[in-house]
Amino acid sequence: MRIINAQIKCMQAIVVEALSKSYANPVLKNISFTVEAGEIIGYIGPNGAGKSTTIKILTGLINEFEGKASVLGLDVRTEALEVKRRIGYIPENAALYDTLTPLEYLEFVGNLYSLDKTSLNKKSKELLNVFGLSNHKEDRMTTFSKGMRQKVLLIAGMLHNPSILFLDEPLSGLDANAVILVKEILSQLKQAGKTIFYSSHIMDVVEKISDRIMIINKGELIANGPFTELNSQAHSGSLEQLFTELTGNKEHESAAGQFIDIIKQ
Ligand SMILES: Nc1ncnc2c1ncn2[C@@H]1O[C@H](COP(=O)(O)OP(=O)(O)OP(=O)(O)O)[C@@H](O)[C@H]1O
Repeated sequence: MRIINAQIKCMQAIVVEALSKSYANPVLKNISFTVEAGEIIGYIGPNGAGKSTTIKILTGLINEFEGKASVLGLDVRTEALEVKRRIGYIPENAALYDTLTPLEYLEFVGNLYSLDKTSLNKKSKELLNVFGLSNHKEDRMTTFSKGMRQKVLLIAGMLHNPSILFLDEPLSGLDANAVILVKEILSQLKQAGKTIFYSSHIMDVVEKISDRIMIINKGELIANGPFTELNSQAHSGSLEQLFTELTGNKEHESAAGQFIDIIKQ
């Protein structure tokens, strides 16, 4: 019985039960879902829907909330440090220590994960090379473009080869080649059995890489299923159309017209 329970625990990489979070107003309203080990989840929703808040709770960065959440069988409220050790988190536009060089920053991050110093330096150089940053590995990051910083964040989040990855708009500022590279990395990580929880507004990428889509709107989970399943229920065509249909913003043309009329005043 114990073994069976342990196996069930291992199969479920993320378990969220009746999760609620409020600031001045409710942000997450009684959300429940599970993610199996090895799944890629596309977590999408309008601006302000509660995506980053969910990810911050699951990565142990926010510990005041109602309900329960566990990652890799660890309670994110009481075992946050262990959660942080086991996961990879790639935030959008995080504050990098940009007076450091990428090599120094990756050394700092690698040390937090207690990676071996000699292999860490080699690994960092090789990873920077894959992202085309070899010539900048010893430049101060104060001079870096948005995309260059995002590449360093991507490397830092995966440096310790975590079994589960949380990505919050990871393609922010990346050029088309880097986007294709990241998509390919995510597909190959999935083949290697990693679990990926991916939040983005770039619908075609979410549609292509996700095993399952979860849509959050005004703090509520309003859809949860494989894209083909959700799509056949809604008869929408693309994920972008499905998203628009379910999140209720159908009047883009008149809103654009209204915007232009106002700026003309
Ligand atoms: N620290 C905070 N204090 C007060 N309100 C907050 C805080 N963090 C988030 N919120 C509010 O919670 C709501 C959800 O924010 P969140 O960042 O989770 O949205 P999101 O879905 O990630 O949006 P986006 O797509 O714009 O990144 C927003 O109304 C936001 O203003």
